[in-house]
Amino acid sequence: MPSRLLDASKSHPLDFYSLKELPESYRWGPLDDPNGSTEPVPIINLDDPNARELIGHACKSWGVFQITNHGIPKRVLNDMEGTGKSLFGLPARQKLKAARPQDGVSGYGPARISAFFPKRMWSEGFTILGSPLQHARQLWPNDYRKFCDIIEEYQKEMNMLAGKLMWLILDSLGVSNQDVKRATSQKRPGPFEGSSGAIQLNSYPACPDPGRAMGLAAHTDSTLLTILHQSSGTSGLQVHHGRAGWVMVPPLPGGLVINVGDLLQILSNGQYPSVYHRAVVNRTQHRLSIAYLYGPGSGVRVRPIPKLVNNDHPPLYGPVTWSEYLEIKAKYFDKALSLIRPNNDKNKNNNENNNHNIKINGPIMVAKPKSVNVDSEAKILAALA
Ligand SMILES: C=C1C[C@]23C[C@@]1(O)CC[C@H]2[C@@]12CCC[C@@](C)(C(=O)O1)[C@H]2[C@@H]3C(=O)O
Ligand SMILES: O=C(O)CCC(=O)C(=O)O
Ligand SMILES: [Fe+2]
Repeated sequence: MPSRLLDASKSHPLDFYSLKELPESYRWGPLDDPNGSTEPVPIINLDDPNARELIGHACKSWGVFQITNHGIPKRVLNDMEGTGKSLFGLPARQKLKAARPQDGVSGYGPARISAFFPKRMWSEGFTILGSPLQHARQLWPNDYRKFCDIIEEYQKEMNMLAGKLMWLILDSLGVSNQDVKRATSQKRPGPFEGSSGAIQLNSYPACPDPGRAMGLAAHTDSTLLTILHQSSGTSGLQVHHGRAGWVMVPPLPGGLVINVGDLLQILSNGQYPSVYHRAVVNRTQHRLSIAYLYGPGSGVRVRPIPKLVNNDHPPLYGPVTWSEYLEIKAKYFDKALSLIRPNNDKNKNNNENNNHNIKINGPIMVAKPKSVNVDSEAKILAALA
């Protein structure tokens, strides 16, 4: 049975710029306004001696925070923003040469989650997973090297920052460097070796009726964490924060937004819940955002860190690899996390083979347990268990 997601890329309208009125297919109805009086999303200076505690608190109570003094050179962010602008500024027929294939991840098109919503989103996206070369050649046949260099540099810088943030986050959970070393008996440089990320460029054109249109519908990211760069001067990102409802996260000059993703919710055994967020659009200004979606290396199983599991805090989730989780998310969207059940006794009754059993109103999918080989034992997210 084809997943609903496969229908997403059917016909993507690319005529935002010529539309003077919001067509019915884009009309979501009045959006609930963010509450202006609420406290702002935490801003954390990574050079602050209390950065670890501040990060822990922000992850627990918000699932999102902005960072400054993160060490990513301004030039790297500017180059990436410039390349995003020229990409989305290309003629529609050129962008469509790099269209995301129906069953693929990389390429140009609407957000992958579009298929879960009856209305269209006022945005275009471009996803890069792994090498940008093939798409760069399609977009700029005579000048693709510049694009590749910029993407590769961005991937390298973001990967390093994401690894550093993961250490701070683990530290804030009371999981130390030593714990990691003991658990893995590793002599290797770090636990996030092999971890990788996808780059998602999002473009939100100015919109004739922003109060009724949706740039990117509410979702959580299927990541450990996401690092988001917003183009300056134009707000659009909103996060859902308890009773306050939708809270705007205005771009902070030189700052980056960090979202807690679903895999960190699993790793922290629910202590750091992933954050619901969305992007709204505005009448006069185009907006660009660039997300670095960071997750574990292939084959690494994420599960609750044993130090965080005890009788009072039983495991809430079972082990899952990033690609398994993305598959589940692509089918069940916001039900995905609730389907990653632990292999506890209660589930064993439903699950004679003691497999990782994912259920919605009866058995739907059984992921075969994978034997852990020596190599994957060396990888922290699995070996911490
Ligand atoms: C690694 C990934 C996360 C993502 C799906 C993807 O395979 C590549 C695109 C990512 C993205 C970016 C925009 C929002 C989002 C929900 C979507 O539709 O595509 C995320 C996906 C996700 O986090 O689940
Ligand atoms: O554009 C934004 O601010 C949000 C983008 C986002 O949520 C994503 O790419 O996952
Ligand atoms: Fe997101």
